[in-house]
Amino acid sequence: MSQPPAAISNPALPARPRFRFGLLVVLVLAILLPIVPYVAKVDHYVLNILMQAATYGVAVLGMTVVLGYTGQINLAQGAFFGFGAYAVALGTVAYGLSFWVSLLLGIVIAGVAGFVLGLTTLRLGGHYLAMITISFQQIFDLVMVNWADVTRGPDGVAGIQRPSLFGYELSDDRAYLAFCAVVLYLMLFLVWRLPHTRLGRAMRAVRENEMAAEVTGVPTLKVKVIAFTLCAALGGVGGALYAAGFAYVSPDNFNFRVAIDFLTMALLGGAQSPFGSALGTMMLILLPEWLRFLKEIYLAAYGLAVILIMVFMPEGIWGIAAAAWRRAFGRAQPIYASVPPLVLDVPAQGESTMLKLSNVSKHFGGVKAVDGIDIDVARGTVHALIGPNGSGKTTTLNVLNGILRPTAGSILLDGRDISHASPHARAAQGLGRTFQNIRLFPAMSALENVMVGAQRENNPIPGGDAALRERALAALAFVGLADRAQVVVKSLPYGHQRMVEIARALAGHPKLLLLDEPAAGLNSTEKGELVQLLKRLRGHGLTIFLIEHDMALIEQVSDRISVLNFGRKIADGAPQEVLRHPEVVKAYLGESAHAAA
Ligand SMILES: Nc1ncnc2c1ncn2[C@@H]1O[C@H](COP(=O)(O)OP(=O)(O)OP(=O)(O)O)[C@@H](O)[C@H]1O
Repeated sequence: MSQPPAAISNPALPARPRFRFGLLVVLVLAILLPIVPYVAKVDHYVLNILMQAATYGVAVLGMTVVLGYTGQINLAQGAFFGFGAYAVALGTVAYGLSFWVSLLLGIVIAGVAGFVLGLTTLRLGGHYLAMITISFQQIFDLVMVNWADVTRGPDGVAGIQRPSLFGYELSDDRAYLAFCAVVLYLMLFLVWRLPHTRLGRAMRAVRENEMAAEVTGVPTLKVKVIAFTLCAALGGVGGALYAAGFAYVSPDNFNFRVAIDFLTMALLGGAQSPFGSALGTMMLILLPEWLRFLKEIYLAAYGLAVILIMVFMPEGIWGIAAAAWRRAFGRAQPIYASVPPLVLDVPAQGESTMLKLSNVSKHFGGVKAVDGIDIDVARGTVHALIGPNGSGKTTTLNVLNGILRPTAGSILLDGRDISHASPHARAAQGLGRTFQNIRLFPAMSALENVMVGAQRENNPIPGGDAALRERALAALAFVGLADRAQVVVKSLPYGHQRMVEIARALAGHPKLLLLDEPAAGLNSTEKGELVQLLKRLRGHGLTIFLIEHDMALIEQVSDRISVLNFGRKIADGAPQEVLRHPEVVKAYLGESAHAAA
């Protein structure tokens, strides 16, 4: 395949200077934290609090990955923290291993526990996932308390030694705090960069709309399991540092209350940013100290402060602050002066039938939504599927791309049987789709939305981010939206959102594009633009299978029409012939109108 030249030549002409002051402040504070204890007199108690904040901070970064980026709840982070802590505690004290070996073991054990828990439970979502992670946390607690032969039970493990690093003993509190801070910053940097990688974009797509992500080619279960594993491993790192920091651990340090603390810290600061998580951790550790002067009512005041912040700042403190900062000092949108043309790379050879549905049925109990239909979609044509409301069109599309399993029948795409493949595997075979009710990733930019489409498995473009970005821009330019690339998609007008959804599908080089009522909600100008777009796509040789109620549009763009009524195919053929077919007229206008005609 010939790749378009790299021609994005003018990535940014900011109208206002890029304001880097915020980053500078964060960096200065970060550097000061471990240095201050060396230059100012800081007592042991304060050092302990800072050490707790730094080690907890690493574990809370895990919550950013799983909750903030991927949108999955985890109420077992206390247990993963505990795995890391006990690995170091028992590894060094009971088994004589070095700190570094124990740390590695802790990360691996926590990561494997997270992987197994994730793999077995992440098919479930919402309340179920919350309940299972709570149960896991409780089981961990019970095991730590009762399996005393190994864990030393409620008495805990004492005498944990701090490590040395390149021959330098970290036994001094200030040195160990500096070490923890460096680890925290390193993890923070990695978590901060994650959203701009393939994996990070896939995670955010899962958070924004899991079904759309799967259909766009994101292996959603795999992405969620990876997120859970990373979260658990970060918990393990935090716990390992904590154990050596405080020289003593007991089950109380890793119980359900701690898991709730981690969750609250992430939510309070702003789970979608690692800086938010770090801020939330700091605040929740310091808040009780600051409120201690309130004596008896301090717990109530503390709870009230947390509730108020969470109710009135659902994006967390960092989320609010970052939004205000962007309004004041935000960067200008890049202007893309020259965007490469979209290469659709439609294979000219192959089966003459791009899509073959044979005897496909989908029954919901007694409702035969689709009942034994046969449809052949010829390569390079626009094939419309029409029918009255409730006739089974959307169900057919959902069966086609794997959202629903067929009750019977087979589906061949370009000669390959995809009847039992998952939606993301079908996307990887070249099945692109848009939805009747637009399903974008609302909090991501138009460009990022389309990049998720471009990064589907088997997409014949180079794997790097630059190529994905170029492909996405080309797809946006094809639908006339290159200048809106950086706009967060939820703030685009409805018509533009429809176009972004089509661009997202096009970026994945579809062999077959499924469009579910693409004209729904569009005004007449936008419908005209859609007709032109569909004609251009057909001109490129793309095969399109389309559901639509707008007959004028259907007549203008379709090469062939199949008609459904009550789940059965009642007509199939050229538009003029099918639209005058007596059965079709009867289905749309009713028996009496048909008789009158
Ligand atoms: N998940 C479901 N469970 C039970 N019945 C369903 C389900 N999904 C669809 N149906 C039924 O299947 C039939 C076909 O629905 P479908 O949405 O496929 O029709 P449609 O032709 O796309 O309609 P419209 O043009 O209004 O979108 C309807 O009777 C609908 O109520």
